[in-house]
Amino acid sequence: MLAGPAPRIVGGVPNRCCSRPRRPVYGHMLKNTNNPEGCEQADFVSALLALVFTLDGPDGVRSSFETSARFQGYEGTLHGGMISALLDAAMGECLFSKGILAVTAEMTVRFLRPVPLDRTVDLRAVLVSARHGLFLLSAGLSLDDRPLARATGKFRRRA
Ligand SMILES: CCCCCCCC(=O)SCCNC(=O)CCNC(=O)[C@H](O)C(C)(C)COP(=O)(O)OP(=O)(O)OC[C@H]1O[C@@H](n2cnc3c(N)ncnc32)[C@H](O)[C@@H]1OP(=O)(O)O
Repeated sequence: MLAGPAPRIVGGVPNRCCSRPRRPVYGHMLKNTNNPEGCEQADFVSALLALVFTLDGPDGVRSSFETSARFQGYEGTLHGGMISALLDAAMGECLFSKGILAVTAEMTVRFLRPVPLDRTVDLRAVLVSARHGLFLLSAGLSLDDRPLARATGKFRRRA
């Protein structure tokens, strides 16, 4: 079997909290016992999510996430806020992968099915359109190709 090119790991919030170079992986930004070189002021959410994104087609990114009980809402299922955070992060990361720094102006989430715990779910986002500094994206969370949640987001370029 021919091996294709290795997927390129993308993104990470552009590092504005210190002078260290931008890191490709969210969790690497925060200073802790595993990462003594990290930054003390880095975003806690970024470290918490610990997502690694790769490019997915010309306009998308993808990642995976372990749905641990730490993020439980109702018993046995992932909290909706966590689902929203993942979808938002994916859309933000999709823009970062294109060198666009933007904030979420509006986001709609459709929670299609409960997201079970202790599973590895797939996370994807794609840029749908870009006009006058307003970016429309969509994102999805799925398990074994079964959609669990989807979102649309409008992002505004940061000044
Ligand atoms: C862990 C890693 C995560 C990575 C990704 C994380 C992304 C995030 O979660 S960011 C955090 C959450 N978001 C925020 O904090 C944003 C807070 N809000 C803001 O800063 C502002 O309201 C902001 C930037 C969205 C819009 O500000 P501003 O540009 O001044 O708004 P406004 O003057 O009302 O609108 C400017 C233009 O954008 C358009 N616009 C703004 N919002 C929308 C919208 N929701 N839909 C359509 N158009 C919009 C307006 O129509 C207007 O266009 P025009 O001037 O042509 O009429």
